[in-house]
Amino acid sequence: MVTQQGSARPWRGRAEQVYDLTTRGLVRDVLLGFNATVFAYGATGAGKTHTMVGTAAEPGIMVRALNDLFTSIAGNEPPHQVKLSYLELYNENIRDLLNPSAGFLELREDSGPLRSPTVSGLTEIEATSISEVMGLLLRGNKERTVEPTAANRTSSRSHALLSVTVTQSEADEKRTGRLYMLDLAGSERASVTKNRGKRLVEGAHINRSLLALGNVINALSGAGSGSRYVNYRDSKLTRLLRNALSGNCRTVMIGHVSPAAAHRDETRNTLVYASRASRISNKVGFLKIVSPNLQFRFQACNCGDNFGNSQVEKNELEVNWQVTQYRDMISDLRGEIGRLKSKLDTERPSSADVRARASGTPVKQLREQIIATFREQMKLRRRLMDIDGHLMSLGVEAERQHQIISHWEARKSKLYNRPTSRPNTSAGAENGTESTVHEAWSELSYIEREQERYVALRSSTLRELEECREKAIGLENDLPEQLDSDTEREMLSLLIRVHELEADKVALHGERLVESHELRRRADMLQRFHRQQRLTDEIITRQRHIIEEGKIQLPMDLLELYTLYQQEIHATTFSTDTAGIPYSAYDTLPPIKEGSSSSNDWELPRLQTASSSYGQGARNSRTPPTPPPVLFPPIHRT
Ligand SMILES: Nc1ncnc2c1ncn2[C@@H]1O[C@H](COP(=O)(O)OP(=O)(O)OP(=O)(O)O)[C@@H](O)[C@H]1O
Repeated sequence: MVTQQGSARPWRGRAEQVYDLTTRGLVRDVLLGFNATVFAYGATGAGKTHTMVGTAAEPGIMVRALNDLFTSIAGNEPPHQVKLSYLELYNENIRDLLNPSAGFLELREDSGPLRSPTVSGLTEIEATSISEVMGLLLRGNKERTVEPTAANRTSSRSHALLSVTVTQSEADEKRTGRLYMLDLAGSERASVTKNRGKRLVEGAHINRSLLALGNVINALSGAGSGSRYVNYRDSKLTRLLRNALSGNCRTVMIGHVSPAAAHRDETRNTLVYASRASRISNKVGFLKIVSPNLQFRFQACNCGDNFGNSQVEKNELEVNWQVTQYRDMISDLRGEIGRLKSKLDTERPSSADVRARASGTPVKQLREQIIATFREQMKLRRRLMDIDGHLMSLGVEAERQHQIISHWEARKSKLYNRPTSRPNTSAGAENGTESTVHEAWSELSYIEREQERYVALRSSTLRELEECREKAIGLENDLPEQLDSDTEREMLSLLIRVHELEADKVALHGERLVESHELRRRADMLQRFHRQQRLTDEIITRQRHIIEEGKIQLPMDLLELYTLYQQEIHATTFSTDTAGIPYSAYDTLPPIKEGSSSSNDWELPRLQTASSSYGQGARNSRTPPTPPPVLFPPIHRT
């Protein structure tokens, strides 16, 4: 949403309205285990700090969100754990606002697939009450770097990030949600701020990091015709916001604009970025409980996944799901085996006694009945597994449709203020987006109907399975009256064996599934490495081209690295990867010539061009007589 400073309408109640429209929903989501971010964006003096922090009379989003959070969790059992950290990014340095004496802190990325940013040494304080948390917030705000400029008497010279982590642990489930609230420093023009010296340097840092943020927003939103490569590394701000912008997070950007004519350019910029940001679609994780004994966390990937990982995550999810199902089935079978074994161990009447009571049911028939019941149980278990799998896919698909709908709502500035009714289908779709949303709604109703049908099918299958189990137990209980103890023992042993074989079969299925998934994963990974390798080659080749053109002298260690790289390339040129895929990325590389060391060590080996060929000798007097090793693919000059 975009807020406007200087409107003629009264301010009273506006802060609450802004909070309701942007952040109240996020707090609810965080309690459900989502991650969420709200950040204020806009030119200096446009009112970002006012929105995020506010005043005592009119508290901002940070205060309201914390208040809301504590009100929601009050008296909950088991109690939630709330932790708070607060940092500022000043001149590309991170300072702990809750422990400023700690000096500048380092920003790292964890090794997980999301490469989540972590600030080492950042204080995280556990707060148990709203007053405690407000005390911390106040303490942090006092530490923020604020200076007067010509544009704003209380201009924030840093970006401030408040992070609240809420964890609720139940018996076998831990649910953690994180809310990031960010007050960005404002973009500024020196002519407006009239900044000099230190202020000017601050302004340059602020602008540079906001520019990096703008570039990331552009890349993520798909604006422009360039590649969709997203460069987070240009500033610490974008590295910090990496997950908020592209990961598993619900994110709200509040654009701030001023109606003054002097701010026309900034206003336009803010609106452009806000509009682009609204096109970014994140992947949102959610917790879903499918059956009381089976809980799993998975990622619902929406239509706008930025990194093409949605299929990988979906596969991961499906495999995990099936493996869990197999494990459940094996543990059921093992339970049965245990029960049958204990029955086998209990004392039985002697053969003579039993023979006297023996009824007319032939042993063969009894055995067949027991085995048939067992087979029926296995069939029902498998059916149950299929139903659960289908329900899971329906859940994922429903989430995808929900994403399409909320994306549409967000674009209509209705984020978290969901309409009470679905779009009017009779009015017809006005444009492509609306027709997509109508489709999403109708898809969703179909999914809901399917879910209902499958839930009913699941209950009836469960009932059948229970009846079948009771029948099997009844047959087993009848055994002593029907058979002599030796025959009964033999029968029980047979049943145990059948159960064991079935458990082994299920375990084998599970192993095969995991193995084939692992092979697929490795093949995907190799393909990704190849893509990365091609990019790296391209980058190095272009850089070498610049170095060569500028006759830049290279340090020895870099030359050594080039040689190492060459050897690596040479080794891989003649091999295939473990999945049997040839390293086609290197097919274009020429073979390495013997005796390639150059007397002019400072100079780079010449790059191959379309007009020259490998091994053709010197191009100028400084080039060694034997051609140096060519490390990289030839440059195709345009
Ligand atoms: N909605 C509002 N109601 C009343 N005063 C406001 C409002 N918005 C902004 N102001 C006032 O305008 C001035 C500038 O606002 P603020 O400091 O929040 O801007 P900013 O965007 O954070 O600027 P900077 O990027 O320089 O930190 C402050 O004195 C603030 O109190």
